[in-house]
Amino acid sequence: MIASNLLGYGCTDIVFSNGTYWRQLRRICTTELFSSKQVKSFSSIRREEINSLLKSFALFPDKSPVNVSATISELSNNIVIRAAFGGKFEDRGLLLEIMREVLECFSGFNLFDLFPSLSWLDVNTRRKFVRLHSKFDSVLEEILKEHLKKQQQQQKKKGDAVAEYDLVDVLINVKENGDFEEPITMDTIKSVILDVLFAGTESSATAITWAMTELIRHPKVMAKAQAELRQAAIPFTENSLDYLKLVIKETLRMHPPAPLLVPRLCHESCQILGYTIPSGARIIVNAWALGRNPIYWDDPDDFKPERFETSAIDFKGQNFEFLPFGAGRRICPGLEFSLTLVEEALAKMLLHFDWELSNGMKPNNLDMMETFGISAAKKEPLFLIPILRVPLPDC
Ligand code: HEM
Repeated sequence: MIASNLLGYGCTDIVFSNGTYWRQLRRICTTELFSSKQVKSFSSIRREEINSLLKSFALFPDKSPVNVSATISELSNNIVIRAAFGGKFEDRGLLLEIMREVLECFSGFNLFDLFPSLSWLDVNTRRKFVRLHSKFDSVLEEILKEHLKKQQQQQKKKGDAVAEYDLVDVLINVKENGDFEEPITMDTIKSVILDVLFAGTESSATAITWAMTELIRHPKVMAKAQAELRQAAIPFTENSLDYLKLVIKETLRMHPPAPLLVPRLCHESCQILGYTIPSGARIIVNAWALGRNPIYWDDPDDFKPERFETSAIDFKGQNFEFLPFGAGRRICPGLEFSLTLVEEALAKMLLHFDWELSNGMKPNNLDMMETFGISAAKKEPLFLIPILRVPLPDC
């Protein structure tokens, strides 16, 4: 795609690369960036950010509606940006603005992606992409320089490596010390960080917002989830989230944040439902449609978390009717990172607060439209009134 070529350092990121180079990046993802150990190391960032969000809800003037979509999006941005770049990041506002522009470029339909030989005709789009690329490249360049400086200073001071690693530190370390068939460059680090920012921020926020939307439309489900959490001992254990986990599964079935999987290439010509799919064709799997297909699901348009109570179907890529995180070698490497955030944020929002619609709005009148783009976020922002029920911990 033109956007991935011009904006994504010539497709050197994880999503758009392939072959040996992509395999190296995937290995780095599973063993370094999103390993269970690394995800655990971000737990204090997650806790701090979620607690400060809860505090802001509690301080909201009585009976005023909060823009849940916007605050959750900010929560997810803060966590991913802190995990990627460390605590202090002054250009956050500028980066978020550039990210919004880049996402728009990836979301639109570009005729020249279908007719690449004519792409030279599309001068305006190319000019816009090149300008945008140079804007975020200078932000990332600055971040890398600061990290390199910090690492050198720490090494001089302590004689060993940096104590607390953010994702940029991890990538610099891997680049310096790894043994690779294909070179990992500074541009690789920038493009991987772009993937983390784009794949990692909106997707988790979208899942949390859809879950809250479905819960407010289904008060009995909301009450059951809250009862489970309010009876549980704190800190939560695995069992205290049993019903919430079903709610999250059902949300991801009906509203997969990434409705279309990463494009695949057909290796061998084959027949599907009487159509010939030629070798070399680009295949796009529609995870949204699979999750709503009446062949696989009873009442597919109804929100019923209980359907998963007695079912072994899971989203780990083994059940092809339920692929919110994809499947196979391209399955989402951020699955554990995002699930821990989605579970913890929802659990605490439901434990501490009751939620009401504003202005006498009825649950059935909520707008359920999705945005048009690579992520299927809720189109209209969700406004809810938080009512504090269980006191917040001293954060
Ligand atoms: C609820 C949250 C998330 C959902 C629903 C989600 C979903 C997906 C899906 C469907 C894919 C394509 C998989 C395929 O084609 O088989 C994907 C790929 C990817 N995701 Fe996620 N994702 C989420 C969160 C994250 C997070 C938090 C990160 C990183 C911080 C992340 C990083 C990536 C990357 C790098 C890829 C590309 C993998 C590759 O091409 O090898 N995702 N994700």
